[in-house]
Parts: sequence; C-alpha cells; structure tokens
Amino acid sequence: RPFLGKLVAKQALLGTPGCGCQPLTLAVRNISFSPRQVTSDASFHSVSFSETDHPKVLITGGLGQLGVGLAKLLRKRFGKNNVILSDIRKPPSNVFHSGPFIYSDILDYKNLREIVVNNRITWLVHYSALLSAVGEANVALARSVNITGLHNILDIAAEHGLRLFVPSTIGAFGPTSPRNPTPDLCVQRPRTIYGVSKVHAELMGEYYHHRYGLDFRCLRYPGIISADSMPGGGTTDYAVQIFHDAIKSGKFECNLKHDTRLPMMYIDDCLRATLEVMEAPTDTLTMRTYNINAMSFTPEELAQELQKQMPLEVTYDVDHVRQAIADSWPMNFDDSNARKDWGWKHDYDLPELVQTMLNYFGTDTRMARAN
Ligand SMILES: NC(=O)C1=CN([C@@H]2O[C@H](COP(=O)(O)OP(=O)(O)OC[C@H]3O[C@@H](n4cnc5c(N)ncnc54)[C@H](O)[C@@H]3O)[C@@H](O)[C@H]2O)C=CC1
Ligand SMILES: CC(=O)[C@H](N)C(=O)O
Repeated sequence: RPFLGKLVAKQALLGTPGCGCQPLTLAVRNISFSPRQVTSDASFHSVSFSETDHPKVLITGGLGQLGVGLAKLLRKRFGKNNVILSDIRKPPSNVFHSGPFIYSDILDYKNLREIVVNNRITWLVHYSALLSAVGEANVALARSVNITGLHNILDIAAEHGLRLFVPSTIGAFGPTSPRNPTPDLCVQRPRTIYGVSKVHAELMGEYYHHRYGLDFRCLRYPGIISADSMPGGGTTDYAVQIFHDAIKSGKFECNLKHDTRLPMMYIDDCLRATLEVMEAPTDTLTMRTYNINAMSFTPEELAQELQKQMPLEVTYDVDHVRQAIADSWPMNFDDSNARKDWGWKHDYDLPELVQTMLNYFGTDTRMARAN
C-alpha cells in the first residue's frame, strides 16, 4: 500500500535537534497525511499473525462494564496469556489473578507503543471512554480521553499493523437522525460530547482504513445490560440498576420517563458480536461500522417484565440531562447489514434477559422477597 512512512520519518528527523522522541513525534504529527513515528519496516497488513496462530489481544479501558467479560470470552478462545487487560484503575484481586493485567493510560502514547511492541500485540480492542452522562459532566476530560486517546490508538494500530476494534454507540446519532428505526447510514448530529467523539472515531477509523489500510472494525452497541459488572455513567444505566434495586429493596426510582424507548442488549450478545466481527473474513465486511441490535424497550415495559417474577414498585424522578440525551437517541436500531454481511443474530430478547439476570442474582433472594 502506498505509505510514506520512510520519507515522513526522515523528514521528521531532519527537523529534529538531537534525537529526543518528543520533537520527532511532534514533527511527524505536523505532517497531516501520516500517523506519527512511522518506521521504515512498519507493515500495514490487516493481520500480522499467521492464520493458524492465535491473535495477541490488548484491551484498553478493560475494568469497565464490558472489558472483564470480553477478556474472559477471548481467553476461552485464544488462551489465557494471549489476552491482556489494561486500565488506569487498580484491578480487583479476582481480575488480577484471572490473567495478564497491565497499567495503560491511553493518553500516554509511548507507554502504549511499548506495550504493543513488548507483547507482540496483533488485535487491539479499545474500550477506554467516558460515557454519555459522565461526559456531559466533564467535557474537557471526555474530549481528551475519547478524542485524543483515540488518536493515539489509531496511530499505534496503523503503525504496527493491528486489527483494531473500537465500539461506537446508539449515542452516535442525534435528534435529526431517523429514530425508529435508525439505519447504518443517515444524518449523525449528536448533541453530547460522547456522541460527537464516537462519530469522530467512526470517521477516523474508516479514513485510516481507506487511507492506510488499517483493519478497523466498529460496532454501534445499544445500551448493554450485565449482572456481574456495573455501568460507568451512561444514559441507559437505569436498565441495570433496576435489577439491583428490585432485589435489594423491591423498589426502584427511575431517572428516565416511563415511556422512553431505547435499544438494549444483554452483555453476552454484545461480547459475542464483538468476537464475531473481529473474526469475520475481510471480504464479508461491506462496511467498517455496523449497527447491532437485540431488543428495544421502555422503563415501564422492563418493569412489567420484572413484575411477572417478583414484587416491584417503580417511581419516576426524571434527570433532565439524561432524559434530553435519551430523547435524541434511536428508539429502534436497524442492524440488517450486520445480519446480512457477517451473520449477526442475537440470542436474548426481553423475557430471556430478565430471566437470565434474575437467575444470576439467585432464586433464593427472589423467593425470599416474594414471601
Ligand atoms: N456499556 C454500554 O452500554 C456501552 C458501551 N459502549 C462502549 O464500549 C466501551 C466500553 O464501555 P464500558 O465498559 O461500559 O465503559 P466504562 O465506563 O464502564 O469503562 C471505561 C473504562 O475506561 C477507563 N479509562 C478512562 N480513562 C482512561 C485512560 N486515560 N486510559 C485508559 N483507560 C481509561 C476507565 O477507568 C474505565 O474502566 C466504551 O468505549 C463505550 O463507549 C458503547 C455503547 C454501549
Ligand atoms: C448507550 C451507551 O453508549 C452508554 N450505555 C450510555 O448510555 O452512555
């Protein structure tokens, strides 16, 4: 592929007094058509391991709602030591002892590169982000982590020939997008820093794919519901919290209106979709960013499904920031391209989701409350 790495690196060095990394990095960054710090033998193949080998995976932001579950799934498939979890937080001891964990701040480009090189990483799953509600509460940090951090990830992935997965979200759409259903390709004018940063990620990833041959893969996730991990500050968090509060007290105060319809998915479907799209043969992918969908419900419908199993009293105290976000997001997601191209199929609809969540928390707790 036409890549001007050698030339760029040389130009950067010529303009560099001495041999420090910082001036080199800055000089390369000023050349707009190339990722920084390009070496002459950098390869830009979509997969840099032989087809019979397992990939060597790095997951960034791995201690959030989704990362630990993904590591578990990938380790089952590729072997414990072939999947490295990373984050800037201290891992709980069960996570620390379940497989390789490493500190990695995605804002530290040199540290990221060192991890990728020293561990011969071939797949990068980039989960670090600030979600929609916390992003609105700290726009500067969200911009830095979600946008500057992504730039580091893209450059590292392009320079080292990695296959890169970056999740996007229903939050990448806005009030002027068609909401019911929302197709893959339509107007995207989100009104949150989270949404803006995710549209940026989609477009930058696709640009690097077309410009440099980066093997970029992206799924737009719905709100994800999990039993053994808590959400990190999003608009769809209520759909996890309701289970915890129902089991603890039989009462739940919802911060969205009763009729707010949003696309949702059980975590097992989300993680399986991620593995499937990462393993999909390149020629099946007609796009690089796909919607994926499973179900769509309102707080009232979720509560009614739970009430079939246990007593639950629901009240509403609307959080206006979250409500405004939810009102601008898709109500239903059209994922027909994912189903057609690489065979996406969800397993969990609303009744299975509720049953599985309750099973996780234990029948005993439920029966005790009912009596
Ligand atoms: N959970 C959901 O419902 C959905 C998640 N997604 C996306 O999936 C990805 C993972 O989501 P979650 O696990 O729910 O997020 P989360 O908010 O639970 O976890 C994000 C992690 O990123 C880490 N992080 C923050 N700053 C960092 C930095 N400078 N360097 C390295 N790590 C840093 C945090 O410590 C945290 O553990 C995110 O990109 C999110 O946008 C997309 C749609 C839905
Ligand atoms: C749907 C998402 O991206 C996330 N759960 C959020 O609500 O911010």
